Amino acid sequence: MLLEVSNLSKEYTRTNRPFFAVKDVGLKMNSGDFAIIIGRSGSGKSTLLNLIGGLVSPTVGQISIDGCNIMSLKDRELSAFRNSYIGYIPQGHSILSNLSVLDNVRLPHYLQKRQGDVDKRALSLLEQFGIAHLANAYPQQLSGGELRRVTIARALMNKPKLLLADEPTNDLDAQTTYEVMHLFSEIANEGTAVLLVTHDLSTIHYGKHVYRMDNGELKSLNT
Ligand SMILES: Nc1ncnc2c1ncn2[C@@H]1O[C@H](COP(=O)(O)OP(=O)(O)OP(=O)(O)O)[C@@H](O)[C@H]1O
Repeated sequence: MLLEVSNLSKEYTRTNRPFFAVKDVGLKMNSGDFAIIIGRSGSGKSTLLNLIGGLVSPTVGQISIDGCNIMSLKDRELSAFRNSYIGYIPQGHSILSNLSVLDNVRLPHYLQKRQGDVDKRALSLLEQFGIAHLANAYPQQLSGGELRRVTIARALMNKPKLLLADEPTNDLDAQTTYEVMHLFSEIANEGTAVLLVTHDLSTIHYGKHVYRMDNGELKSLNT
């Protein structure tokens, strides 16, 4: 099992009232799985993704990735673990505007001080995603769909075992959504587990496993 989440809850307090943004969630994924979580705005999708990505710590519960209990890691170990095991595609635009496309994609490699041919890896991802001709362009010269591909390429730079994507088709038209969802299917077919959260119902047929998040609770929609 690549990802095992059990009894996971996150309690927040707002205007003096505590509430569970994520409530007693269980989730399992194997390598190569493609899971999609749908849910309305505010249902707790981003919070769940941030918990699994080690960006937020849970109130209670366990998260194990490739056999490692991520809550047992110290800050520095968690950062290193995250950078090599997890690819994260945040909501909105997260591309650095003063770096070229190629430098944006290479960035995770340098953060991890990895061995290996960084240029070959970055260029082959850009090629796979049909944007190699934009390697030396700057983000402001790209369309929304092209930028989204750069974000996905960057998240895959360190060959993560788990790819987390938060509303990756939010601002894309139907054709670009189709192309980006195909990329995620390909990535899963190559062995990376892909976990995507969205409120875009048009994307759910791409998921091998589909869940609904409602008031912090997760339910499988697979029959
Ligand atoms: N740091 C925080 N402190 C208090 N409440 C929070 C915090 N972060 C999120 N929340 C609340 O937790 C709930 C779940 O938020 P979350 O961002 O996970 O929802 P979401 O399903 O991803 O929504 P969206 O699709 O709009 O991004 C919301 O009610 C939100 O206001």
